Amino acid sequence: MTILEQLADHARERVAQAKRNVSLEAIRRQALSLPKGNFSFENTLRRPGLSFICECKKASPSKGLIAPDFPYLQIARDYEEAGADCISVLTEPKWFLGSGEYLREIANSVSIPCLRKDFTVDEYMIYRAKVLGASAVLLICSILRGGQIKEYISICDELGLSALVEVHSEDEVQAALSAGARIIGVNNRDLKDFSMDTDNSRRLRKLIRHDALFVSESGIGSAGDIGKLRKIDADAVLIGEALMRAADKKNMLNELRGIS
Ligand SMILES: O=P(O)(O)OC[C@@H](O)[C@@H](O)c1c[nH]c2ccccc12
Repeated sequence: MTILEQLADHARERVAQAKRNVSLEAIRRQALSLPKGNFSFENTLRRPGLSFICECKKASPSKGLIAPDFPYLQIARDYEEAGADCISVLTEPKWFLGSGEYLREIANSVSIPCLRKDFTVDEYMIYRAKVLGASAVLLICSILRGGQIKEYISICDELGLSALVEVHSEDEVQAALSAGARIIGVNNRDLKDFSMDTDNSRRLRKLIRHDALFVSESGIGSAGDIGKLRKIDADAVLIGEALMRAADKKNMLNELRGIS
């Protein structure tokens, strides 16, 4: 089994467990009773220029423990102060040491949109993201069928959440576009074997129509990387590890944004 399959299987177990405490009907009702979101994540990315989505990530299956000391609220506030456009919060507990509570607290303490970064395998996780205060959820194409991507995007639309649809190959770009994705994230890391190929963004960029937003994800850590992505007209970048390892996150983000 690839790590991606294990992550997806474990996400299904987590959902089954969560449903024993709060049923799908109850979480759906809770989510729908909240004020509808205003697609703030998507609207932010639509502004001219390159947007920066900065990630709060304590650990990952490819790198192990990245940040033994993980003052997530401070990190999120630093990102916001340094001009991040959005924040991505890992909520996967087993391999990424994330938590829904981190997302809830961060979303409550910053005014920029927050993305729930998890392995969405059930509509339950989308309603839960809304209840936790997220403005967006991640939908990873390789663990979903075409029909599911479409269905989950329409649940997001109903809640006013944005869907960041993640792809890694040509076929997945087609699947995302035919499901009606408005934000497509090209992951430079292959979640099946962790191999990195920053050229993936450049290759797949050509297939993504200009009415869909294009986000480049993973392995981005230098001004040179950012320069290349500006050249291919990326709408946003998603940066995790490089920022998590930086002692001075504000300074690093300023450098990457070209402000010093
Ligand atoms: O830490 P990096 O290499 O900057 O990558 C961030 C982000 O792209 C990565 O965490 C990620 C991209 N897609 C995912 C899907 C699930 C979990 C994590 C991810």
